[in-house]
Formats: sequence, C-alpha cells, structure tokens
Amino acid sequence: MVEKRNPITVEDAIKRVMKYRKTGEIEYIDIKQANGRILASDIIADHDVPAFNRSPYDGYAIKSSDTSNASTDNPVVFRVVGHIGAGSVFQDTVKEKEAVRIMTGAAIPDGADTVIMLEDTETLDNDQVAVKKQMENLQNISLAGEDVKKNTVIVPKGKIINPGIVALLATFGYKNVPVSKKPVIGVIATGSELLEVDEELQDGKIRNSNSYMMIAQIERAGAIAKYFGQFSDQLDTCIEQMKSAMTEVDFLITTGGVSVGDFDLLPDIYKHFQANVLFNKIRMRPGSVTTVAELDGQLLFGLSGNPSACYVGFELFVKPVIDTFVGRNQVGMKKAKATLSVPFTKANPFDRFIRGHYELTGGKVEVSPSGKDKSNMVHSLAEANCFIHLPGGTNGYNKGETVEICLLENV
Ligand SMILES: Nc1nc2c(c(=O)[nH]1)N[C@H]1C(S)=C(S)[C@@H](COP(=O)(O)OP(=O)(O)OC[C@H]3O[C@@H](n4cnc5c(N)ncnc54)[C@H](O)[C@@H]3O)O[C@H]1N2
Ligand code: MOO
Ligand SMILES: [Mg+2]
Repeated sequence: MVEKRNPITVEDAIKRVMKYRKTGEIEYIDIKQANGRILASDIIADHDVPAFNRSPYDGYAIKSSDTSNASTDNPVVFRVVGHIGAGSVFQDTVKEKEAVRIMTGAAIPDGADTVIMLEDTETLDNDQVAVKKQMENLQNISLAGEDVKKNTVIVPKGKIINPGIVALLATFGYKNVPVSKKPVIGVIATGSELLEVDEELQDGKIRNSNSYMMIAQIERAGAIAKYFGQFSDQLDTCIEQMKSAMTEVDFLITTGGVSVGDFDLLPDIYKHFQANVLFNKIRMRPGSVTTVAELDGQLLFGLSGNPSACYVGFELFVKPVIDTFVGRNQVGMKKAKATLSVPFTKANPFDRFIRGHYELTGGKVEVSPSGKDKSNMVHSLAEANCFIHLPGGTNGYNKGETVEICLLENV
C-alpha cells in the first residue's frame, strides 16, 4: 500500500530545515577576489578619511584674512613660497601674504586656511601671484574626516561586497578581506532515465538538466557545488555513493526519486540511514513531494525530479541555509509586491509558487508568468526572475490584484 504522507505548510517546512542550519567560519581572501562575497566582520574606520585637510582644487593655499579687501580693482599680491603636488607636504608654515602653489589632493600647509583656484588668480613675475577675490576661512578645503570619521562602522558584516565596498576596503588597507567561507553542497541526480549532457538522445531517456541547473543555483546563492554525477536506481549502489558523498560536503542535494513510484529510492535510502525525515510532503505546488532529512546534524535535501519543482525546492529550502551559512543579512528570497497582469482563477488548496517575470513599468511593478506552469516543464525557468506566491485556500486571483513576489536574482 502506498504510504500516506502528512503535508505541512511551507513556513513550517522552512522552520524545520532551519533548525539544522550551520554557520560557516571566516576566511581571509585577497581583495581582488572579494567582490560578491559576504563580509564576515564589521569594517571600522581606523583613521579619518581624508586623513588630513587637503585641497580639492589646483590653486594657491593662503590665509583668508589676507583677502579681506581683495577685489578686481584691488588685487592683493602674494609671495609664492612653495609648490606642492598631491603626496607632497609643505614643510614650513604659511605666513601673511604668502602663498603655496598647491595641487588637488595635496595636504593644506600649516598656516593656510583656504585655497584659491588657479582661475581666480593672476601669476605675476618674481614668484608673485595676484588674488582678486575675497576668501573665507576653510573655503575650498576638504576637511579631515569629512568623508569618514575615525571609529565609525563603515560596512557592517553580512553585506555583499560590491565595487563600492571594495573601494572602502582598499581605503582602509584590507589587502586580505574577512569573508564567510562558502559551504560545499553536493549534487546527485538519480534516475535510470538520465543521460549526461553530452549524450545523444535515446528512446525514453532525457538529459539530466537538474544537476546543471542546481550547480548554477548553488553558485548564484554564493556556495560551492560539488557534483557527484548521476546515480542509477539501484538501491545498494545509491546507498554507498550517498554515504561517501556525505563525508565530502556540508549539505547534500539529491534530485528525483522522492515520490511514491517503484523506483523512487530516496525514502528507502533515508530509512536505511535511519535519517530523521523532517517532512516528505508540503502544502505547495510545485514540489509538494520535496523531502528533507537530517543525519547526525547534516541536512539531506531530497528535491523533486521534475525540473521546476526541483528549482522551487532549492530556492525555498536550500537557499536560506546557504544564506545563514555565509552570514548574509537577507535570509531566503527577498519579497516584494507586484500587480498581477494575468488572472489565476483556479482555486488551489496549496500555496503556489509560479515562475514569474516582473518588470518595472511606469513606476509600477507588474508580474506575469514566465511560461507554462507545470512542474515537469523547464522552458518557463529561463525567463523567471521571481516566483509569484499565491497562498492556497482562496478562490483564485484576478488580474490587477496585488500579490507577493519572491525575487530570484537579488541574492
Ligand atoms: N502517484 C503519485 N505520483 C506522483 C506524485 C504523487 O504524489 N503520487 N507526485 C508527483 C509530483 S508532485 C512530483 S513533483 C513528482 C516527483 O517525482 P520524483 O521526485 O520522485 O522524481 P522522479 O520520479 O525521479 O522524476 C520525476 C520526473 O522528473 C524527471 N527528472 C528526474 N531527474 C531529472 C533530472 N536530473 N533532470 C531532468 N529531469 C529529471 C524524470 O524523468 C521524471 O519525468 O512525482 C509525481 N508523481
Ligand atoms: O511536487 Mo510536484 O512538483 O507538485 O508536481
Ligand atoms: Mg518519482
């Protein structure tokens, strides 16, 4: 007799999985490899930026008080006592009616409190310069700390490192950047019908697309995929292969073989391992037969063989575990609201996660299905950038209704 399964809600399923979440360790990587990784420690400013008062212009550093009567009709003449470019420091102190020719980025010499732009001066003979404009104290000075104040947290841990954060890391001398280690996630495809990607089609067989899809999902989520290949539907062989795979990874995903078919071996494999099956039926479509088990604290994800169900199962249940492992601030898919551009009038007792495509049109977020919605179909995945989440237990949804979408590409 076919076993009766007890469906649980999606929220409950996620909670059960998250009970076995793990947190990864910190590793230090070269700054050139840091883009896209998750920052593992707060970055605290150990100095002001800029670290010294500096000139934002090419001009002359002078005392503003010397210009109090300056005008076009009454130019004030200064003696040029120095000449510095960015990186050089004027070793003396600027005195009354003295000017230091200074370039953008150079430190303001002691005694000076303003920089007059070259365009507002006239160079005279004998190292003299005429100023025809009044200047104020601190005018045209980039003050120390005006960008970043010493001791502030400039980037909190958990942020995804982007090029702007890389600039900050470099500013503060992080040649090696503390990031969270990526988990290693094993991928195994099951099913005797599967051909490898480079094999010719044969009667009754299909190419294994789920493994490559999941490797891409794993990488998009910021983890490392380890592919163990395709396993046949031979129980003994599968058990041995899974046992060995588990020792090499943080989490293991299998695809296929979780339903009630004669060759669906995962339930028997979990039984053989005496694994703790957290659930084997969820009140959702697609992926209702998604199964997750735990063995000695290690999560074994039994995703469905149907491509779209496998895809959805990964984003709902594996991604939050990766997010937690790498210490990302956003755990699980980011949610947003969107206007449905097509109706879904069929009532469904289960939550639906429809592959969708959202677009920003005229300041509004509009979402429509990205293709046909059956769980055994693969085409609609290509254009999907979100799931349209339709909670179950309603009479359907009308065009124009506001719905929740779960974003796929915003990791
Ligand atoms: N009597 C019942 N039959 C089914 C039920 C059920 O509750 N009672 N559930 C259906 C649902 S829902 C789903 S989803 C599937 C789940 O199937 P399995 O996880 O057991 O997966 P398989 O039987 O191995 O394969 C299903 C389907 O997917 C194709 N497949 C498998 N692996 C891959 C791969 N790596 N790449 C591409 N496609 C793959 C496979 O050829 C099958 O067509 O069960 C329903 N049945
Ligand atoms: O779980 Mo299945 O994907 O609903 O068809
Ligand atoms: Mg099956």
